[in-house]
Amino acid sequence: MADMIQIKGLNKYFGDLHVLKDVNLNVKEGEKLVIIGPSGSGKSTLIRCVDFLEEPTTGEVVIDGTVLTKKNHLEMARKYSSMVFQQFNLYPNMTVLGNLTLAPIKLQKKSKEEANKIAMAALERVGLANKAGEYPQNLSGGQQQRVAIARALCTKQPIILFDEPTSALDPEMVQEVLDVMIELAQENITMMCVTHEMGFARQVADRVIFMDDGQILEEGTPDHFFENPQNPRCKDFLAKILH
Ligand SMILES: Nc1ncnc2c1ncn2[C@@H]1O[C@H](COP(=O)(O)OP(=O)(O)OP(=O)(O)O)[C@@H](O)[C@H]1O
Repeated sequence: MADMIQIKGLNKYFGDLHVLKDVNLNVKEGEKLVIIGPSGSGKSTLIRCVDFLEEPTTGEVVIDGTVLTKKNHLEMARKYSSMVFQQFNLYPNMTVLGNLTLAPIKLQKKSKEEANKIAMAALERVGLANKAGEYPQNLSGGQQQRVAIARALCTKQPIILFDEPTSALDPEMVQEVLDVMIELAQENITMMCVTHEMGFARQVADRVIFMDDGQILEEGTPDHFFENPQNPRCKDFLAKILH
């Protein structure tokens, strides 16, 4: 499989704060990559650089062979990647259907009828077809996040970036969102997922990476990663999070 995402010598500063330190990472087409690590280690910043929500200070991100730039990033994101955020980011004054059809109509110039069809198919997939006419605030957190995932599906980009998609949810709603993600992982979508859900990582990831202090310190298949981590900081982190 070809590389869908190449991250080359990526550095990111916020002012004097050096948040990503020469990160190099390739993600293959269809690969499911899970990123773990302590708070503040740069995980979100890394995936936000993949769709240029954050601009690299130095280094580059290459998507399907094209370097992301200030000039092309909106068009590239439209074509290649969508992000599922911790806080759902749904428009509160629009119905679920309105939220889902927005990008297909506005950005992809689909007809309303076609966009509705795509949106209903996506809602079907996340088990929420009966909520199309609801407003987001009438849904549970878990349902809202499933809508956000359906929104990502509507635009049919080959990459989905997940930034702690279950961290804002009540515990009883976490699994319903993970189940949707597990289902999605059966497909050839390239997934980069920042999460603290280790069971999900074990079940779904082709590869897990551990970040700390802006660097990738450990990576491997879930078996290698969880059974035999080498990096002391990774070992400590896993010991804390798994016990
Ligand atoms: N827009 C910003 N401006 C200034 N500093 C930022 C900005 N975004 C992130 N940071 C800082 O960069 C560092 C890395 O943040 P990032 O959100 O990437 O970490 P993270 O590993 O995803 O953490 P968490 O698990 O808590 O979300 C933190 O110190 C954070 O405060």
